Amino acid sequence: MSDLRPEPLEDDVPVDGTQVRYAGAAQLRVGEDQQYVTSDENLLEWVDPRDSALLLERTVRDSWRVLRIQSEFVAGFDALEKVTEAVTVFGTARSVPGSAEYELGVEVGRRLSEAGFAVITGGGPGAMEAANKGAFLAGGESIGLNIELPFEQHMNPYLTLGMNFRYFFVRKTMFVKYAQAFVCVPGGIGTLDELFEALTLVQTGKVKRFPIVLIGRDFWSPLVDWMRGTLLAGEKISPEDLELITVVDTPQEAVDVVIASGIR
Ligand SMILES: CC(C)=CCNc1ncnc2c1ncn2[C@@H]1O[C@H](COP(=O)(O)O)[C@@H](O)[C@H]1O
Repeated sequence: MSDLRPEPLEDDVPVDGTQVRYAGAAQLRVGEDQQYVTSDENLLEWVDPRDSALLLERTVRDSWRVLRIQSEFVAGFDALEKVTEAVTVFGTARSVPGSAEYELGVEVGRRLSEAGFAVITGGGPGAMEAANKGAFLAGGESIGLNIELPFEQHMNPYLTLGMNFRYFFVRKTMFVKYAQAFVCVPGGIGTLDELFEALTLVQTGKVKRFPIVLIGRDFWSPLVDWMRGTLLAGEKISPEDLELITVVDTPQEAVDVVIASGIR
């Protein structure tokens, strides 16, 4: 547990096997034996349309769900509208404090902050916490956009602004809308998802002048080589698509690429 983590509120302390869950802005208690179903899971669950009772229930529930989704967009837009120049940092949720990977994240956050960028992350542990920590300790704006997950998940403590989202797609909109660049440190499926979403948005011209920088040649080069050797060679992408990504080795190089891209 981090030295900066605030003392848990009384409500955060599990009582009699219950724990506090955060569902968007709401808090609720669930017992250890109760399975927690996230809003994303509810939304995406398939319902057999041949079962008319279930279909009716789903239609009604989905209608109300739209309002909740809408409110999540409103809350996000309201909270983030004053964010100035920002870079979103993605990376593994699994690196532990003290590891080289974690320290890389801290350095990324610090350098971006010193260059005048707000740092936005997924608000969780690992590389997200690291990047927030770097920005926070450098005195910069440090934003965490956390997501409701089926297991207990706290926002990391190094945030000047933290939000909880129920829906992945709402949160991802915020990552792109309020940042001018993406920086990725090594990560897993979540990081790759965010990277390829950004690439798709830039490739299709939905966002313009949006540098995407990957830090760690050893980690990322095999992926880029595969994209060149298989995707490009197989005519699944164009040569200029590969130019959307820049691979570097150090946090400072990443900051330099972002600045040199002319987004300011
Ligand atoms: C210990 C653990 C697995 C916690 C997961 N807790 C998380 N909290 C917030 N965002 C997350 C979490 N897991 C994945 N993500 C999203 O996916 C990316 C990391 O996923 P991964 O570890 O590379 O695949 C992050 O940039 C973040 O936006």
